[in-house]
Amino acid sequence: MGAPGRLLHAVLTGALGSGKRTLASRIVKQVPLQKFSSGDLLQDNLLRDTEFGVLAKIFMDQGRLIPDDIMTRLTLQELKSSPRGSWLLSGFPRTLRQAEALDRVYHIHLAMNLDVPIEVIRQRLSARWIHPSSGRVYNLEFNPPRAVGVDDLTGKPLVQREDDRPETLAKRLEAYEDQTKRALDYYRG
Ligand SMILES: Nc1nc2c(ncn2[C@@H]2O[C@H](COP(=O)(O)OP(=O)(O)O)[C@@H](O)[C@H]2O)c(=O)[nH]1
Ligand SMILES: Nc1ncnc2c1ncn2[C@@H]1O[C@H](COP(=O)(O)OP(=O)(O)O)[C@@H](O)[C@H]1O
Repeated sequence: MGAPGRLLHAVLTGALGSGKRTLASRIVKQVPLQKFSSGDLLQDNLLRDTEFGVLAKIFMDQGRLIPDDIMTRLTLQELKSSPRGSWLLSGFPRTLRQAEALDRVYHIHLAMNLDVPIEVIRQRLSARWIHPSSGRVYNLEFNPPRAVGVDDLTGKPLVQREDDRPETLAKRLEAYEDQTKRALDYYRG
């Protein structure tokens, strides 16, 4: 859909906590792309208590991926509403089926993957704090908030995500090993 010189459709993959959202936020400060993050999209639905959010929470609390058909529908709906047309998508696709579904609708010009060792991920997630309503991400060591425990822009409290707890984390890492790597192989191909 469109020539690469005018439109850019890029995806950013990588394990949970590899830094997709942090990097995406930095890229869009310099490149005129609209940023979409599957995690932020879900978080927004959770906060607004939408039907989708209620359903998604069941899977997220167990450290499981949201079923492909639901996640794909939600993401494509968001992309369609993108006023710029050029976008950077992080956290989607996360499975081979999601990658194939995205490909049926859009030509992807660029796929980037963040390859971060598991031990580093564990360390990062234990220090990750977020501002739930905006999705802004902090880390106590790497990019701490200006004032302890509060968001830089709104001054509202930061929280740690429930699914960053070690028990849920182990399951999410399994899902990554099982499924997300296949999406990566798809783009390598
Ligand atoms: N040390 C370090 N921490 C990072 C880096 N990028 C992101 N982080 C931190 O790692 C955690 C996970 O990053 P996030 O962007 O939420 O990852 P995502 O789950 O892949 O979207 C957050 O606490 C970030 O602040 C990096 O390059 N170095
Ligand atoms: N593309 C996706 N497909 C299925 N589930 C997803 C997808 N993106 C996010 N999720 C769900 O949302 C949870 C949180 O995702 P996210 O906020 O991106 O955090 P992280 O990158 O730390 O896993 C995942 O554990 C999963 O349950």
